[in-house]
Amino acid sequence: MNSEKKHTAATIFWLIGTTKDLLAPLALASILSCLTRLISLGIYVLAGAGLVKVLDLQGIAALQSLGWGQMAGLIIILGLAKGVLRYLEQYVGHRVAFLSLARLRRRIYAAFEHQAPFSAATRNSGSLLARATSDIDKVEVFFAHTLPPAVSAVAVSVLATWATWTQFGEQPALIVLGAYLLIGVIIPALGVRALRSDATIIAASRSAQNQLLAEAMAGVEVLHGFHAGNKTMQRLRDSTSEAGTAALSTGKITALRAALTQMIMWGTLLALFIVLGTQGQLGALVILSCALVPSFEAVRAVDGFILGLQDSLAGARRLHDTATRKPAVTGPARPEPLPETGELLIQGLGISYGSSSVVQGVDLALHPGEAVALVGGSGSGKSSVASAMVRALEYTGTISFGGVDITAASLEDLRRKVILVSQEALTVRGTVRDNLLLGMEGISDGQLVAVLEELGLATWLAQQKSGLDTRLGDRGARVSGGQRQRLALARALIREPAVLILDESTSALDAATEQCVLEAVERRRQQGMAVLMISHRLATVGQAQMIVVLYEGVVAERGNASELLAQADSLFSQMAIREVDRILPG
Ligand SMILES: Nc1ncnc2c1ncn2[C@@H]1O[C@H](COP(=O)(O)OP(=O)(O)OP(=O)(O)O)[C@@H](O)[C@H]1O
Repeated sequence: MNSEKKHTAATIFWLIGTTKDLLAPLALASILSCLTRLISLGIYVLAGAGLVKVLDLQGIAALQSLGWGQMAGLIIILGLAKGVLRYLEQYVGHRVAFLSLARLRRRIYAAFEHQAPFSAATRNSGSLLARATSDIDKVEVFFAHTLPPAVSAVAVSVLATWATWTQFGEQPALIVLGAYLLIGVIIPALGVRALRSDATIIAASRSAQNQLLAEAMAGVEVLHGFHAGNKTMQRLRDSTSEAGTAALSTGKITALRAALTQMIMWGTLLALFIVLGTQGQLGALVILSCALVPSFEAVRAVDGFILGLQDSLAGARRLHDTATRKPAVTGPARPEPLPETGELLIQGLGISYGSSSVVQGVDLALHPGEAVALVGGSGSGKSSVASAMVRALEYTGTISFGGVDITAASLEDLRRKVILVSQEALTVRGTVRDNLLLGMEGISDGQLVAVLEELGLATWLAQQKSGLDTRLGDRGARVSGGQRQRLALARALIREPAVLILDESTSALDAATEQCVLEAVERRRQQGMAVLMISHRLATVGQAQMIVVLYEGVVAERGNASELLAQADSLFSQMAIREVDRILPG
């Protein structure tokens, strides 16, 4: 088996495994589909027998003995039964499909949750989600339109061949069997490889289009500002034209298959006419011709779903890859509880992205009620250290909290006690309250308002007619960058963490507002919260009891502000001089 086939087989087993308890209803849908098709066949055969009776030909003895009333009655009963069974088949089939899709969605979103923490590597997870959502919808074909039609195609063709053999002899049966094999097996196999590759191209280009559109929507101001709209549209057009070429190739193959199917259907009738007509079995010819219409219909469905299946499998393969990819960071099977408070100790911390090592041998201690600042040039590794402290990335060395290695604790426990507030200040679609609580319970509106007031948002909140019920809009579009940062900080403060990491999380604030925010943080520090401040602005970190200066991923200096400023050639002094120079040039 080549690797592509192995991949497809693994995907199918995974799909079935994900939804294994739905296999019983899926089997029921298949049985119902079979029965519906067989009843159709029965109705057409009865209609054919009626025609034979009118034309006074020799047909099937058992049917010819039926009176007109009996025939009409049987057709009505079968018609009603078909209606009921078809309803049930559709109901069960789609129920299975939608339940499977709901389950798949949960699996995929859970996989994203583990694989997309707040690390820089996965900032594009929004468009990943859009892609996964459309892939999941495509998988519906696999459940609703694959197994039941395939089973009924086999059942109908076997039964019709057997009935032809027993009623009309070997030659017509072989002709009918040949037609079923051609229509149900040979034609659907034509061009499958090309169809699969077209489906992969189309799926990939749809996902690229989704991604492009999601990026363009998120950064529409930037694109307009840099007059990059045309370039983006061109990329979109290129991707569309690639998908168009693949769709055209799919169309050609589909058209060829449809033409061949028609030729075989009419050729079969002609062959039967020659065989049965020359034998004078015109009655048999009429009945067989009537029966072949619905049976061909059942077998032709194989061609239809094979086309949909290629597309569906291309989406499913990507979902399988996503769901089975190893999460960047996992919690232990038997987590050890972290104490409510304690020293956060980093020893010999090393961080690499791929083969590039960006942090080496960093030691840092953060005691309860202490504020430590981490400073350094852009790219010196500050955010990477912060990410390691909440296990958003893999690292070497050890980080412990209250004497417990954080890798021994559950991610949930760690991230409840150590909270990272980053510059990006994520907001979700919803109200101010939704954004602050993010599912947290037991916090009153009064507490929320008090924190917002502390962070200088009292006036803004008073201006909002709906107060805490004010909606923030998509990506917090209705609030400023500084307000968004303060909402993100409020979200952290109401959780009363033991350690708060502020990674440039006041960067969008003016000096007065930043001071107000830092005072709120300082009040909590005095009550025992440890604070790690990461900032380029030295004024922000000047109050810290300890300043750690990172240079190219290693600790270059440590001490308090006055100690570091006392050394004229320290990196910190140079940073301070540059900051003053910016204010007082020359
Ligand atoms: N996801 C990533 N993949 C690859 N390299 C990364 C990734 N994130 C960061 N880096 C690299 O790691 C180094 C340290 O980045 P980091 O964001 O930790 O620095 P920083 O000191 O916080 O920078 P800044 O002050 O600009 O935010 C940089 O060289 C950066 O390019």
